[in-house]
Amino acid sequence: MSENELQAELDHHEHARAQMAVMRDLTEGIHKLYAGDFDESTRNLGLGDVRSDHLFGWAMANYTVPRLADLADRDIAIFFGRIWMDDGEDFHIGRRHIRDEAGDPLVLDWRAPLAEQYYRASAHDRRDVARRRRFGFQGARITGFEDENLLLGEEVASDILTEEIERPRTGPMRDIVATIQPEQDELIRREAAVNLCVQGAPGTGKTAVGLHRAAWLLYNYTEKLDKAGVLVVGPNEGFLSYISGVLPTLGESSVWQVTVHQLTGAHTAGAADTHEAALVKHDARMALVCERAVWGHVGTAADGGVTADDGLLIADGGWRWRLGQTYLDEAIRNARKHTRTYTAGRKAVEDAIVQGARRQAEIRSGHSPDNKWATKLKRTESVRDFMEAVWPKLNTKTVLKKLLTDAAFRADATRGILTEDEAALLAGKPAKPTPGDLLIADEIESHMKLREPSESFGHIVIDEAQDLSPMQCRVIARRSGKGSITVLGDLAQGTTPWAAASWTDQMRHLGKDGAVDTSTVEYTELTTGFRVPAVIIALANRVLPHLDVDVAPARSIRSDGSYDLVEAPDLDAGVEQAVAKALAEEGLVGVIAADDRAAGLKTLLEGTERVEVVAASLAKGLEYDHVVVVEPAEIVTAPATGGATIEGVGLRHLYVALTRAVSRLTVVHSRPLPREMEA
Ligand SMILES: Nc1ncnc2c1ncn2[C@@H]1O[C@H](COP(=O)(O)OP(=O)(O)OP(=O)(O)O)[C@@H](O)[C@H]1O
Repeated sequence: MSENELQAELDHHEHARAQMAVMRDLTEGIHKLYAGDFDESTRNLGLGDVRSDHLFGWAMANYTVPRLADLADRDIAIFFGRIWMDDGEDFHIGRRHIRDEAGDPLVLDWRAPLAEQYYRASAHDRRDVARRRRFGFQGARITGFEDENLLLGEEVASDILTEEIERPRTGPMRDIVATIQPEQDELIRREAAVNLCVQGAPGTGKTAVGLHRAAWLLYNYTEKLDKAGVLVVGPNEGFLSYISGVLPTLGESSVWQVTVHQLTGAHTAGAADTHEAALVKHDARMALVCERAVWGHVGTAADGGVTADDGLLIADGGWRWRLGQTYLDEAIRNARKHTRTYTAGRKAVEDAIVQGARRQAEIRSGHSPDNKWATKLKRTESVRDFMEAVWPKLNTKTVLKKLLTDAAFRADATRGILTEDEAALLAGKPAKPTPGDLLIADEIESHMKLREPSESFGHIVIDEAQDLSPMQCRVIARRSGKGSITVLGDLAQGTTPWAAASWTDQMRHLGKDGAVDTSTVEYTELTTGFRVPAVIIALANRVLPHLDVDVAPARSIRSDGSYDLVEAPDLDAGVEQAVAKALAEEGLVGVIAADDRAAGLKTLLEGTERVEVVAASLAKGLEYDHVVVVEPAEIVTAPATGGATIEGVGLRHLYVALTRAVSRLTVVHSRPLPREMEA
């Protein structure tokens, strides 16, 4: 790396930064002119010819506000790579597209098709790339670069990649855009229609891949996804806040990030489920129960008091119309067959009744009655009574209430699907629904009426998907309009009572009722670990064979790192010592303990900067430079918060805890270590 070359790159970086400022000023100008006075609450755009069109102002606000955020001058280098093509052209690759005054690109957006070559080219498969340059940087400052001359067959082990991976974690998750690896890039850039299911050992970059895929899709399928939106579903709010900064730095601030609880409103539930009740409410069979609870209300013409002799008599002023039993049964059958929701089916039967009466009226009077007549006809007593008997008016609340409080109704809805004991566990108070009740309500609602298009998404990224129950999978699948999904997880880290044992089963639940076309699923396994150093992953991998899952162990690309096993008769003192030692180094320290003990340790370590205490059941997805795992034997046997334990779950919590460390791990114990940790 010559000084001159580096200086030229620094100059280019400055130039690009200055041009970004010009682009920002231009956008700000547009914003002020057209959208500046746009007030979301009053829809008042102020005066002036162009501004008087509030839709235009709204569109400009939609365009300029995210673009301004995107062009903000952050403490991040503007480009991180460069490629020289065989035809002599060369491109800098960065986070944003930046052009000069003539409109020529100074920096290509990493999501642009050409940037694929930067990530994928190798000495074996050059993809027209002659040379690749990777830049090292500190914040917004370029510090150096390394070159690979692919024409000469060079492939260098990148120190810059190593540095980036080993960089201390100081806060929330960062993007990996500068160092995306080829196998990750292939997943990130799969076309929008593909449903992906990625199994990956801890730290193999699943979350990173999912978030970068969301950003890539939004950039490349703007028209489709800007409107339909992208949803990211994560396991808990702590995890969401940990990942919340990644998409904005990638230029996307519009992605909705939620937990599955937030989708159903379960995070505000008024009561809790017992472990046994939760098991039933999350079970796939509940979908059948809900279906029957709704559609079981549909009867036959005979239920509406109609006989073959009498038919349904409808008084219409001086006239009387008569609809036969066969006609009505046919109408009910057709509505059941051709409509997707209960509400639409009810309307179809009503319409058929009107249609039948209208035909008779036309024959008698020679002209067709109008819509007012039709509305009146639906309100006649005989039609109302008939409808109430064969297709009563319902809403989600009433069905849920019956299921929770009406033992006879519950027995009918669950017969042959649940055992009597299981059915009894559904009994509850509708005024204080539990999280499980809200899952059921969501399922019932899907039978009642179609979702608003604004409630479904063009793409959904689901992280830690192994932990979702069949009923939760269905909740998420229902939010997928005609879009696709990216499913990420690790069967070995499944810790809920309903954790998936196989991805094909889980994808079946996520493909409920054809909402997601699971025949197009591509299954992949990631095994290269970027988080946990090899020595630490080797320790965690001792536990893996005891977890009763068929997954490949991670192999780390990191040769740094270390771990200590510290026996401490006084655990609290042992933890304090381990934390003090850990704080001598840079970065964040995570103390992970069985849920009950974590509460006490929080008090013990309160106010200690750079230290977070995490319950073992909530550690999933997080990472710390130094992790202190406290009393593994206790993590293995302790009940998790909420009492939702399953056989062997403690060992999985231990596996999760042991795989959170980026550099160093200290295991503090007073009891013997679990035998599963032995070599
Ligand atoms: N290509 C990469 N370059 C640099 N860092 C990377 C790369 N891929 C992943 N990482 C980093 O490795 C760490 C682990 O990644 P991530 O959290 O996405 O893994 P995961 O598979 O979701 O892990 P877990 O199963 O434990 O939740 C993160 O800090 C991430 O930024």
